[in-house]
Amino acid sequence: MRKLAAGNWKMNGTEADLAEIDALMAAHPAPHCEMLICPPATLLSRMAARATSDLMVGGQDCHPKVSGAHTGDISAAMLADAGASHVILGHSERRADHGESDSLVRLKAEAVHAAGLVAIICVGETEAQRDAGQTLDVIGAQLAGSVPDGATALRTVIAYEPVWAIGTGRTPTTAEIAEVHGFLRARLAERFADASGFRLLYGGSVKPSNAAEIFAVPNVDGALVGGASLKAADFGGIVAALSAA
Ligand SMILES: O=C(CO)COP(=O)(O)O
Repeated sequence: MRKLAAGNWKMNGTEADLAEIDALMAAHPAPHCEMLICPPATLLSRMAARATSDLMVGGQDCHPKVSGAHTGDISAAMLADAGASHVILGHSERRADHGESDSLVRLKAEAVHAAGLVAIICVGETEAQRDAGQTLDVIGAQLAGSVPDGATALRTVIAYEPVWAIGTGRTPTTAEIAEVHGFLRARLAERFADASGFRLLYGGSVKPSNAAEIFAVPNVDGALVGGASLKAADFGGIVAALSAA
């Protein structure tokens, strides 16, 4: 399985920031991993014009319906039309800011699959849940509720993003990441014959300085990177670590 370095630009980036993509591609013309950047929707088609077999472009969310009277929303079919191959779903910021439930995330994932795209479904516990010893229960419930029955390894990526590690500079220990990723693999195996082929990404304060250590953890097939995906030098360092893993 080729590993995946995915960047989530969140609500960051304008035309000028496309220079970072040009710098990234110049520095890493033939990486041994796949690269994906999920910019804000306003940059999607401009970034898709730079896509290659090594650099893919994705959306950060979509509406579960194909089209209709949903002001401000974007469908998976529209993201595909703009050049996206992937869509991030159920990010903890969407779950918190927009009250997204597991069942809504599941509907969105079905829409992404129907549009022929790959769904990157995010799960992760809060700090209070980890402190209460509920991490695996929370993640198991999110996985069961958010991943549709029709999911396949080709069309579905799972991202483990502990909420308390996002944008904080804090990360779980490698043993804690290994425990969750092993659990995710085992739970997927209970439902999907091709569970071993699902890519499992770790996300939350991944940087060039900690990437190699995280990528050495069993069942970590890449990263979902926020802040460090905005600068070519930082994301390039993570791509280099993943290429060497
Ligand atoms: O939320 C994330 C990616 O989706 C992680 O964000 P940071 O890499 O900035 O911690």
